[in-house]
Amino acid sequence: MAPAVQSESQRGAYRSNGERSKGHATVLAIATAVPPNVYYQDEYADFFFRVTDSEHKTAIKEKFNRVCGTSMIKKRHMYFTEKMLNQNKNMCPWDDKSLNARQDMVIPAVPELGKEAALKAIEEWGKPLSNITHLIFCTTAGNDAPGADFRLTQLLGLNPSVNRYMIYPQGCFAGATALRIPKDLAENNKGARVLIVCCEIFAFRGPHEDHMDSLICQLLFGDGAAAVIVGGDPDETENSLFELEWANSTIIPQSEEAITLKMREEGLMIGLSKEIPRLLGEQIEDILVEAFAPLGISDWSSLFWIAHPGGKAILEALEKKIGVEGKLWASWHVLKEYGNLTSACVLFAMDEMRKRSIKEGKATTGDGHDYGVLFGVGPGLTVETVVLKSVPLN
Ligand SMILES: CC(=O)CC(=O)SCCNC(=O)CCNC(=O)[C@H](O)C(C)(C)COP(=O)(O)OP(=O)(O)OC[C@H]1O[C@@H](n2cnc3c(N)ncnc32)[C@H](O)[C@@H]1OP(=O)(O)O
Repeated sequence: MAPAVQSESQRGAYRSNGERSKGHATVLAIATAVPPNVYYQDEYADFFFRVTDSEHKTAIKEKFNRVCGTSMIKKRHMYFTEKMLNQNKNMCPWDDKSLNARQDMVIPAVPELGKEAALKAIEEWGKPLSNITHLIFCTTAGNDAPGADFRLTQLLGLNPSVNRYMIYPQGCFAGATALRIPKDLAENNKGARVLIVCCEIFAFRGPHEDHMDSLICQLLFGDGAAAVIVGGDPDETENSLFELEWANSTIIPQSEEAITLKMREEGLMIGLSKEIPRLLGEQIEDILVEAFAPLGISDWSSLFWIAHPGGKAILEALEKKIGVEGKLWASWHVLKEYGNLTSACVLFAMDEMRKRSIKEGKATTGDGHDYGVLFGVGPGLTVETVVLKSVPLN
């Protein structure tokens, strides 16, 4: 006899009755997690060239060490330990076929790290797991099915009928995409509570003299996970941290080759143009005008800022181009303490923004300001913009 199919009510599937939320979707909790293994940037060149058996490449080691020193990164957490790399030596040359070894390690590790962040966010939110109606999982690592969203549902013990969305592998802008999608979901489905998890483990690979962009990536990226809960019309027991006012994605003209992520037998290969800071700087004013003109805002320093900490030159380009020196402190903090965390880093910066605003007695969760901007930047050049409204703290 065929097994009985559970009815939807037995599974507890979310069923919209067509009602929308009254206000904008809001962030109800944020949390982060990192692997325990830490590499300090001032010692990283020695480790990197030793573990990849590249000590003889003295010229690029000298340059790598120099850029480690100027990168404004102090340390990075990384999933891969020296022992793991020694046991998987095909990950160490620049171009050995290593996709299988990489997938075998990363596919189980991504949802596990994501779970750590998710549990902390759920604890902050204070509601039962059964209230999660939607799950969005975002990662540039792994790429498999059933995916990290499926595995996380099991690891957390979420309702098997939770509405899942998987964002594979879109790179750094996707942390902001992972706010844009739940904004629509929560505003259009009253009672929806969306758990978002962005978890990243970067593709380690050795140096090659002809691929300096790949080498630069090896000193920029770190690993970590961030989880956020979004919903509309918070009840009296839920805390709103930021309202999601507006969200949009745009392509920067003539930028197709600026950032590329190509899945190869060697694992994920990144292409990084030196033009990224310039391309972004040229467009940023127009993007801000489009986002804030409807609110009557044109003074960019009256905003709180959560910009993608993709690298020091990106943050400097933004600061210079639009005159917001000193406003990007949350992004500089994430860059210094964790490096570039791909999709997770804007959410790490959002967490830092509300934490430091509380600690320093600011009037709002947004550094004392009412409105703020969150920028995700990634392949092509895609820029995701989220307009945030802060919440009063007193
Ligand atoms: C993956 C995603 O989806 C999204 C992403 O976030 S992708 C990553 C985005 N980040 C970037 O593109 C990094 C932007 N660049 C930077 O932040 C800075 O250039 C840096 C931290 C890498 C180095 O800063 P710096 O040491 O102060 O000076 P800078 O002169 O810029 O660079 C130092 C050297 O690195 C080289 N370099 C910098 N960027 C490079 C790149 N993309 N490709 C190749 N070489 C590069 C420079 O040519 C320079 O070489 P020389 O010393 O031989 O002249």
